[in-house]
Amino acid sequence: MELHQPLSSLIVPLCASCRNNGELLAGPFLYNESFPDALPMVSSIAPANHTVCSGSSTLCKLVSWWNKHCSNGGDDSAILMHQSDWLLWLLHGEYGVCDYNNTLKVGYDPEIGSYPSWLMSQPYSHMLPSSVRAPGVPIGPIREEVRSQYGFSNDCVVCTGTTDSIAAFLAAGTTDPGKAVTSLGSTLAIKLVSRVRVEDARFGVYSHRLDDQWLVGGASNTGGVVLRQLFSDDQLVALSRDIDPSSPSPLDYYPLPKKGERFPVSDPDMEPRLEPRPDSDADYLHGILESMARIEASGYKLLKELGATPVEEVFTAGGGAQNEKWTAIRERVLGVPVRKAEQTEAAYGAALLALRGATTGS
Ligand SMILES: Nc1ncnc2c1ncn2[C@@H]1O[C@H](COP(=O)(O)OP(=O)(O)O)[C@@H](O)[C@H]1O
Ligand SMILES: O=C(CO)[C@H](O)[C@H](O)COP(=O)(O)O
Repeated sequence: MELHQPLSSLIVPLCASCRNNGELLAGPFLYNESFPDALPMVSSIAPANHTVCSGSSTLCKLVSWWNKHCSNGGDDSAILMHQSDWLLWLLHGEYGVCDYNNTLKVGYDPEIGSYPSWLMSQPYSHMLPSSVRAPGVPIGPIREEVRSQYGFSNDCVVCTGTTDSIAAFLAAGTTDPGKAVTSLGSTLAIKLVSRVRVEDARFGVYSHRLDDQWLVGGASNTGGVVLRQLFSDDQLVALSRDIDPSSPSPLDYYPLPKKGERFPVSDPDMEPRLEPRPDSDADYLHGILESMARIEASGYKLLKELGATPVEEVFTAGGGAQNEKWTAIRERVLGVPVRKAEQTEAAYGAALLALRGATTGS
């Protein structure tokens, strides 16, 4: 399979359905694609407000595909792969292996360590990854043909991965309850270390497990992809110089790249609001950055209202972390210290996971 469009991030939930020869049956389906046609069926089997009860959940993507292609007698050899499952499968060659972060949105329960019975009784349950492991544990040796083609060492092992915003969280290197990481990449994803697990699909809020911690949060469709539609990266740097972050912008937008929001409002029909546009581009950018900061602040406020440990400090990852003016705006709007993480790339966090898997073997 080739992907002809650049992936905005590492977390494109790729519901790639493969036969034994790895043939792609459908998709890929992207992280922000919504399949409301599957929502009534999914909501009828899952507990109220479960993470899968959102049109953009992996389970809705799977059910939508299943209804269209397999409802009159399924394809027993079809399986679901997340993006990282597929990439890792190319390296190790074993079907059905995944981690408990990627499987959260298809319904896996990381607290009890299994799929719930309401999911396993469905006709498509054979498509779910069958071996769900912790992130960063060894899966097995790299396939010999790949090893020799790229010159990896004989003892190279492939380890389970995670989602991209968790990888960004790991890169930031923070672990205490109340500490959070906002990833300002193509989208705006927040992850807060919480003593309490919180989940509410009405607002796109869910909790990922990381060892014995909960990473509570959600992902908004606002973020850098909207900025890229309007400004080049060089313009962002130049215009930001003219912004006074201590003075609140009166402009009130809801910056989205297209229709649809996931968090802190879950509404597949929400329209972007990017007008009125002032004459000054710097004022426009100021209004957009400030509006994104308000979305971020309402996200953290919502997590607290739902019972998560209140946020005390925010580290920033992703391309937006470079923007000091935006950091200052966010600090004013969030009301807690905000700073750039020492390592802002999700790939760094993924490498830490691999290191852990390779060195500890667990
Ligand atoms: N100076 C800047 N200020 C704000 N945002 C920026 C700046 N430079 C780049 N960006 C944004 O960062 C985003 C890229 O960040 P990145 O973490 O690479 O995203 P992703 O991996 O999710 O695609 C772009 O969408 C771009 O708009
Ligand atoms: O919007 C995204 C893609 O860039 C997020 O990274 C993604 O949806 C967040 O998912 P998760 O919290 O499960 O890592």
